[in-house]
Amino acid sequence: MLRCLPTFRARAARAMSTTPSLVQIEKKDNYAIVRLSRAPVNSLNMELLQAIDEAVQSLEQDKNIKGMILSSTNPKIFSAGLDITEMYQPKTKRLREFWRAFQNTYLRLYTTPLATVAAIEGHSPAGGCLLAMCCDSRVMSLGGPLIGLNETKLGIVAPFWMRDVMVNTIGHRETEKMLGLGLQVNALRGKEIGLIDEAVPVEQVHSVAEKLLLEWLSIPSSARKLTKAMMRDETAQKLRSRLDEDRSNFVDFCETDKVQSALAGYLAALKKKAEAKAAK
Ligand SMILES: CCCCCCCC/C=C\C/C=C/C(=O)SCCNC(=O)CCNC(=O)[C@H](O)C(C)(C)COP(=O)(O)OP(=O)(O)OC[C@H]1O[C@@H](n2cnc3c(N)ncnc32)[C@H](O)[C@@H]1OP(=O)(O)O
Repeated sequence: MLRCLPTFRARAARAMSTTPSLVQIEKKDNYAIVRLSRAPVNSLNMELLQAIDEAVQSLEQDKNIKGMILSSTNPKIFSAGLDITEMYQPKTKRLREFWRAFQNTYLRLYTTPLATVAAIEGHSPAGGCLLAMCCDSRVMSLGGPLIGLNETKLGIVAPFWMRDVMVNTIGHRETEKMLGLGLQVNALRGKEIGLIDEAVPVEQVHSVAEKLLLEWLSIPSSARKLTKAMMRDETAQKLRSRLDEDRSNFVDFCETDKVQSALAGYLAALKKKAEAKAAK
């Protein structure tokens, strides 16, 4: 048995070195930094969504950990939102499972008793914006990066629960404009409308995120957690009571010719842009 151990360890080490982790977790004293790590742009496929859900769940179970900073290993991109290739020409079974993973990740992150801060150094459209809005606070870098729910521009419609989270964050009228027009804003504008709590130079994003997290963690823990639940459970419950219906709506909607041709057009435009960039 003892002689087997090095072989087992070597195999485990080899497996780790060949399977890059989709989410990196760095533990500090009483909190963790969770970095999305799916190259090139952290687009949220089913596996990344599941990895986020599992990461948050494992931190919730660690009695030393009270909070987390959600971030990205790519300083240019927080997350490009849902992986469009999951929705384009899909297999129905996988599509349902994919949406289930998105629902689960949202519910986990939005209602986690951990204190959460999003450290947004780079772009954060659509599903990326949702992840950020699920956190208790958001810090974003000044300059180029944009954040927002741009679904309408792709010819798709965000589900009611993404709308609800945005309404809870920036209010009804601003959501009506952001969502209807598919707007993305920079950090300064984000701060004006309450989408972003702190807009800072990119090199300060992490230190300010830590400062905000420590502020949440300075509140007596049970009071903080109960208040978070009081503020968020009703919104989460609305989806929990309609999980199957929401999944079916998504699958039916996604499989329409109209949505498929909108996604095809959008993917082609992304590809063209990437090719032009590579040719430079
Ligand atoms: C009745 C209602 C029922 C409910 C129905 C619900 C429907 C679902 C609705 C809403 C849920 C949420 C949806 C989403 O999240 S959709 C995704 C939206 N995301 C975007 O629009 C972002 C698209 N990407 C970009 O704008 C840029 O890529 C960027 C700013 C993130 C990064 O720019 P850059 O660094 O210049 O990189 P490239 O553009 O060159 O991209 C590199 C590479 O990555 C590919 N890619 C980019 N984004 C995605 C993506 N979201 N999914 C899949 N692939 C993506 C891109 O195509 C390039 O690929 P390559 O050519 O192979 O290198």
